[in-house]
Amino acid sequence: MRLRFTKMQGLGNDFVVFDGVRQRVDLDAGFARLLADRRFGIGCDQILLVEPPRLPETDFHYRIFNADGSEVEQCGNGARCFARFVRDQGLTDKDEIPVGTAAGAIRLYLEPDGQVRVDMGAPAFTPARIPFSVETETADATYPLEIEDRTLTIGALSMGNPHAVLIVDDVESAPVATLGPLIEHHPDFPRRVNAGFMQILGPNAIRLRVHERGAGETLACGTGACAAVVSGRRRGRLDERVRVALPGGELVIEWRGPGHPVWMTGPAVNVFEGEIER
Ligand SMILES: N[C@@H](CCC[C@H](N)C(=O)O)C(=O)O
Repeated sequence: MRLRFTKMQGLGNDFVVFDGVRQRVDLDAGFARLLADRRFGIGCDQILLVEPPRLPETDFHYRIFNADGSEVEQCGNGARCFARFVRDQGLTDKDEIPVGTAAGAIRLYLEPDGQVRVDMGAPAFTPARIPFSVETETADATYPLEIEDRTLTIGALSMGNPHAVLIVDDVESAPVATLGPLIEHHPDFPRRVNAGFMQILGPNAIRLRVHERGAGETLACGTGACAAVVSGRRRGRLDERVRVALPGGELVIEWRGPGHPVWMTGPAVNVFEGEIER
């Protein structure tokens, strides 16, 4: 069977997107790994699947698979591409699109300037919800994490998916390639974790690199950007509106504080369309 797909990217975090409303797409871990393979497949960090709605008052259901085949709860750059995809494919004519995910409902807004703004929902800090194996939540949501012979200080939270955020002096020289996988697989994170390395430039600007669970370091991570700003605010270091410079470009993240949703604004780009044999 031939499946139609669209290759998309948000700040260089790249996706293979399928319309699972008008065609049947049987996506399992093995097929996801093949699609993501940059030599034997199409190549991408994540595969996104648009499906009919499952939650009340949503128009679509959004499924996400990492390059390693694992199905996950949330993807921020993917959410912006999802909005562009359903509009460009004629699946909706709305500018405000309510979408269900495994982590709950989010709302996507197509802006007149071509950017996409997303209400990512409120972050969660309860360790069991991240999930993170510590007994009690701390006041600023930071925790010591033992890695080999070092004790790191991480901010831990969920943006629907799990994140650990470290503050570094210089993001360029941060040991993302070596420390990222060790944090991802740390036994205190039973479902693994995305690891963000944040350099704070001032109260309204950060630089960020993210080692993503199931994908390695990507050029940008939308939920990672949200998590970094939330963690920076919980530590008293950032204001409400922050520009996040990632290797692939810039996002604007806004968060008023606990109980409020995180807003993410950035681009979503079509790269090409094609067909692949399943
Ligand atoms: N690239 C994404 C996050 C994708 C999922 C993540 N790797 C996970 O396993 O939770 C983003 O833009 O948020």
